[in-house]
Amino acid sequence: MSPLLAIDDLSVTFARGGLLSRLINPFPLPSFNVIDGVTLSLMPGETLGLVGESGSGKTTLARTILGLVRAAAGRITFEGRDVATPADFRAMRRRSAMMFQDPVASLSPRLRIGTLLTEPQIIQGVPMPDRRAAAKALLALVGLPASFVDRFPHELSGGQARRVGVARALAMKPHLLLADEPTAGLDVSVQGDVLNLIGELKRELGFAAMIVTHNLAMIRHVSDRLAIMYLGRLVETGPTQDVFSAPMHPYTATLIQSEPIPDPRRAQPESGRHRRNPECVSPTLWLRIPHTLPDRP
Ligand SMILES: Nc1ncnc2c1ncn2[C@@H]1O[C@H](COP(=O)(O)OP(=O)(O)OP(=O)(O)O)[C@@H](O)[C@H]1O
Repeated sequence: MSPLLAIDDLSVTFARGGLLSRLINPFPLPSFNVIDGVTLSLMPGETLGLVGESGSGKTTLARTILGLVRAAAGRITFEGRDVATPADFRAMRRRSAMMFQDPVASLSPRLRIGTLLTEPQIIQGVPMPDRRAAAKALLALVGLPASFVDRFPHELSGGQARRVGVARALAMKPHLLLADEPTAGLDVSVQGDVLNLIGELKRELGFAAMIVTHNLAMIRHVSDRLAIMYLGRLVETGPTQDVFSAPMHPYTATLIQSEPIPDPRRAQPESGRHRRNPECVSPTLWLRIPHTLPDRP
């Protein structure tokens, strides 16, 4: 079987400092590689967890796949076609969808949920009753009542907003879903609901998913394969259980050791003020990883 998505030696470079500082500074700071030679593939129907510290380049990689960020070097092919070709890029965009990190911020506040779910149909001139019916069907798909078509984004809870984010992403029946921190900021029980929903819909609709996250405890249970990023590089990929049981890279090993212990009887005591957010890896992790990394495997 050929991959749905193949990323080959991809690099992304950002300039340091804002536009103003670059305009007024006669000696601008050198640009830096946010993504550095990443090679990765995703098979149809597969779930890949993209994991790494904050700032390691996960979101940038997802945005680059969708053409929201320009690559400095490398090649991306989707369903066997190089997305550098405009027609193939448009085909990829029609078959890919992104769930953004902050679902409420990514939804236009002045539009009702029904309109937000059917924007592409509005552009295609689909009549209003059919659009409403399609929006209600999408809401049912993600377990929300039909009456939500008339709500505004600010009238949703965090979990409901995520569900609308899933519905919106699936409106175009994508072959690939890129989900950026789909559970960030949600209660643990709601996190489970959102992940189960994505899992069920994946089985039903057969799309592949790339889930960007810090949350190792969560991704362990939902991904087929893991890709670990560190400072813009992919340091390890492999089947999820293999990566957890026998990490090959010291950074991966350190990440796994820092995973929160889910059994409260085994949890280490923490003082109330500095209680760790289970959503994030430990901030002290940065201090424990070697600064000079061995070559990538
Ligand atoms: N538009 C931009 N211009 C300049 N630097 C940027 C830009 N976007 C991101 N960066 C920098 O690129 C690096 C990677 O950012 P990115 O958001 O991809 O990381 P991440 O791994 O997704 O982090 P997080 O988990 O916190 O979302 C960071 O150092 C960030 O400051």
